[in-house]
Amino acid sequence: MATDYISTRGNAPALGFSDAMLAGLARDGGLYVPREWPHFSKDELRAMRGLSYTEIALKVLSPFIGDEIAPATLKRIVEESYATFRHPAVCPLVQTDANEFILELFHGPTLAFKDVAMQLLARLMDHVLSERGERVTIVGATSGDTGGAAIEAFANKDRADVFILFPEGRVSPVQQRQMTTSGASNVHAIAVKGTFDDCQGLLKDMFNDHRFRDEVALSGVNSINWARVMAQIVYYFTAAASLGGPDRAISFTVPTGNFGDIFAGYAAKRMGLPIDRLVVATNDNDILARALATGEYSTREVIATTSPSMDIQVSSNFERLLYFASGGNAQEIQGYMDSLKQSGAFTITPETLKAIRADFAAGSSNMEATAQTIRSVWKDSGYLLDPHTATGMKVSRSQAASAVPMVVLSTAHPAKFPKAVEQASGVVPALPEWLGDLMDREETFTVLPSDLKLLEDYVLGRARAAR
Ligand SMILES: Cc1ncc(COP(=O)(O)O)c(C=O)c1O
Ligand SMILES: N[C@@H](CCOP(=O)(O)O)C(=O)O
Repeated sequence: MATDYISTRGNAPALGFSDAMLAGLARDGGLYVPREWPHFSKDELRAMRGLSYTEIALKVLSPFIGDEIAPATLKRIVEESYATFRHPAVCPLVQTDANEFILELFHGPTLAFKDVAMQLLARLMDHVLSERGERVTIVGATSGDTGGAAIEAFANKDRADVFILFPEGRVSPVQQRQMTTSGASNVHAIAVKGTFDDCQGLLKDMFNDHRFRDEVALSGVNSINWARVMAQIVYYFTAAASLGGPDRAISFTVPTGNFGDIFAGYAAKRMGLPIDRLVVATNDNDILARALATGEYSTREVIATTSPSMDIQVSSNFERLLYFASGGNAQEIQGYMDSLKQSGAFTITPETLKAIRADFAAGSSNMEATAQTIRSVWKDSGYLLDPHTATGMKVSRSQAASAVPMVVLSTAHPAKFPKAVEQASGVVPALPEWLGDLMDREETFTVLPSDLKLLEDYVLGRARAAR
């Protein structure tokens, strides 16, 4: 029997996989999490060695989905999703030092790790919606990469209208074009006058406005959606299988913003993967590193950096970690979230903090250190890092020495951030041939203030017109 999904705030109905996927945010404002973690024995993990990415994906995903999607259908969906990747290994590992590896997650259509989950999510949603004869309105918030990946995956799908909120002037020109040039009639890119936190706050407010939510059949593609996190768990298993797991522990450093990617690593650990350290790497927006050091989760003004996708203060999936670290105490989580809404801060209890520190370490890298890392890795290894991956690399290399292999997640291709990469290394990273004309394509987008009512009216008008 597959698990069902419960809300971190304990006040929403438990749902099966398909309903949780279509719901996005739980109706009590919480995030869906599996009630039970599937578990893989050492023998089952050993049997993953030598398997392809899609074969491991099927093993990892199936227990979360259960019998809601027929095995042959799931196999087809997984194979089609990863056939869009330009590398035969899908997410290959590259060795950069004796005990250091880079997990390249950027070989998908939009050159960021978001494609790994989004390609799958779009196909899973399309399948479930077709079976039910339903249609949804997807609203997404992005600091740059989720938006492009969602638009690429959902463009021209006839069961979804897609509205992507991005912070005006705070994404790279390549990221912006990936969102504004699709030409698809079911896609709407909206530049919001504000930060990513404003965009994500507006999105959550839309979910919490139940009248609006029901009227447009609102659904989400951010890592609010459990299925996004689920898909990201897979590459922790493929990396471990390549490096001799489970007979060798492995550590991971993850450039972190909304905490979805590293939470997927935590999930993999809960599922039996021997992970030694999970290292949270933040940029100048170092709220998570501060929270782990002090127990005070306290928001500050968002700083615009050279790794814009991580310019986040309100880190959505941290709520999922708090839930598990507190032993599933929904009341404690509701208290944290109330305090965050009222004062922009909360204090983690000593017990919960202790549980978090048992699995996680953290560090941050400022813009200068990140540029220096791009420069030195290029000079020493001839490997060109994007600024997000460089943030991870800098933090990883600042950790105490260990005999355990360290895998740094490479979350984006350097060509998405050419200015920062060129300034740091002197090298201009070229876009791949299939995106060669991106910067010449015609843009279509709307600029709106950070105002819930105006946004809801905009979405409602267009969603109605599409029906
Ligand atoms: C390139 C890149 N790196 C890292 C991150 C941080 O990932 P997460 O939000 O899952 O922590 C993001 C955005 O999410 C991103 O786009
Ligand atoms: N960095 C992200 C922010 C949203 O993250 P998500 O994983 O919750 O979708 C982005 O690039 O948009």
